[in-house]
Amino acid sequence: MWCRGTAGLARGSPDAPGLLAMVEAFYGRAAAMVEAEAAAGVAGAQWDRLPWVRGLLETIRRCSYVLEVAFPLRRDSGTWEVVRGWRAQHSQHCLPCKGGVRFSSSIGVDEVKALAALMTYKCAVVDLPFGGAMTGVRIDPKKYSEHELEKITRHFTVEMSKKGFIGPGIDVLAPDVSTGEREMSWIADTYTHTLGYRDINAQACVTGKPISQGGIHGRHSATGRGVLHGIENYITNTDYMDCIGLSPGFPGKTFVLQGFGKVGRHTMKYLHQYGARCICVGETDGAIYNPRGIDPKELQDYEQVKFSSEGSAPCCQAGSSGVSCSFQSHGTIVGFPKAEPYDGSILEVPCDILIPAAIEKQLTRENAPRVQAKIIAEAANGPTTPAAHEIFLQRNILVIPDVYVNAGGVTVSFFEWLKNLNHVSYGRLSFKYEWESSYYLLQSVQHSLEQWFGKSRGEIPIIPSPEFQARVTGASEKDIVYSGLAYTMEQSAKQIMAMAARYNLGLDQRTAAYLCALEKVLTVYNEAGFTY
Ligand SMILES: NC(=O)C1=CN([C@@H]2O[C@H](COP(=O)(O)OP(=O)(O)OC[C@H]3O[C@@H](n4cnc5c(N)ncnc54)[C@H](O)[C@@H]3O)[C@@H](O)[C@H]2O)C=CC1
Ligand SMILES: O=C(O)CCC(=O)C(=O)O
Repeated sequence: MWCRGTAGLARGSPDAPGLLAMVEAFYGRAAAMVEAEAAAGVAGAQWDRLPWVRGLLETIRRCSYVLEVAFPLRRDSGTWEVVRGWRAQHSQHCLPCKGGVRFSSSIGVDEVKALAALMTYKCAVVDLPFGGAMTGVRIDPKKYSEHELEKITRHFTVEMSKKGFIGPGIDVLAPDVSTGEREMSWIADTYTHTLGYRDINAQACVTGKPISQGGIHGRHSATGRGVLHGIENYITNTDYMDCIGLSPGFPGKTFVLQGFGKVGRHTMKYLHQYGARCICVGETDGAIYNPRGIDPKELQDYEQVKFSSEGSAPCCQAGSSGVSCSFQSHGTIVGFPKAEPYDGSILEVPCDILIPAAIEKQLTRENAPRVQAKIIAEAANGPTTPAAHEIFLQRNILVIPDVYVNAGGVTVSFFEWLKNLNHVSYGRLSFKYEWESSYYLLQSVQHSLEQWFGKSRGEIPIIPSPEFQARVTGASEKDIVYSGLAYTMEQSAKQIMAMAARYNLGLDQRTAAYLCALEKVLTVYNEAGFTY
């Protein structure tokens, strides 16, 4: 296997691109390769396919629709302000569109468009029948009470409904930074009681809901679990590990985590369970370090205890809605007694695996030369700039790209959406039947053996192994979800690796993943047609 990736993605460009420019640069590289292949393929063709392919590639690159919303909010204090937000539907090659809802004071229309484009490519990478979308509401959620956040969320939902930017067959929302089950519950409730009132599938307008609102077991932890499988598919691959000089497998590997939010904490939990050791965690208000390892459960307990003993987190108290908040960004990891405070840049701490799980543009031209990890797993969306991407390729660092490794969240969102459309939870119709079938199978094996060998020494016992016993008697919706997720991540890893081999891309898994996405979206347009 050829190890080093090809360079040239961001040569000469300053490394302060916006997120949109970043995503377009990554897309542009893959598109140029597809174009070259298409051009090569036209020799002898009856008509020139190159303009057609170029037209398609440009269509795919651009964001199809953006809704900008501005509405007034009466604060608890009696003052008024205007809240702004956007919903972008990047691609409608498949419907519905799918993507998260982010509350952030630094979000703007271009970030929303970029995140929506990433969703298109991500859904294609993991074979989900969705176009990409994203919502950004420009607020700092820490500065609003729960009541104010509820008003903002419900008002925004109504605005999106009026304009066709939410609905089970049009556009399906989900949690992202600073939103969780609570907000998804408000969205579902608002939609089902307004525009979706006559639609039996209305609940499917949003995923990441609490179970009582049609949510699915395992969505909470899905992105983190997907990150685990994403890394697992590479770290157990001896070719890739030989390339970067790392022994295969998780046990004994060290990792550093940036962002202890919904994605980060579950990623930490699973990597720890699989034998890796977290030595450093960084948050907005500080970082902690312990070379012997930080226990994820102890850290979470500490953060929550500290959080509730301070008791000053208005937007995170279980409030009037009765729904507990799923993001605890008002807690802190700082002061965790089983680790030291860490003052340096956590992204530069020596480790085997670095996991940015916070926000975009954390790994840049400036710090990439000092990163000391062998693997970077992009749990966050867009954490690596094009210049940093290139530096990592040159330094033989394996980057497992966002459009693949953090796709566990949207994959389980897909399962939730299907559950809502089916109006029945996974396994409800089949668990008992399967359990009984397994029981009869064991019984018939026993009878056959007894008939063949006779019963002179008594009945031949058939003893189910503990794993078999657990599987047939203890199966749950979560088991089905987890197995579907693991399968999805495995299949997509194989596709990306095969694409990397086909284009001789070495460690450049991002370009390989974009190529996978592009090929699939192109096929949809090729077969459906793309213009009138
Ligand atoms: N929630 C989901 O299902 C998915 C989320 N993602 C991406 O994962 C990332 C994290 O999302 P969530 O965990 O959902 O958000 P979250 O809001 O639950 O957690 C983000 C955490 O990162 C911390 N943070 C922010 N800036 C930081 C910085 N500069 N340094 C250290 N920590 C920082 C925040 O304090 C917060 O604790 C985002 O990029 C998001 O787009 C990707 C796929 C799915
Ligand atoms: O579950 C979803 O639809 C979106 C999850 C998400 O925010 C993402 O994949 O970036």
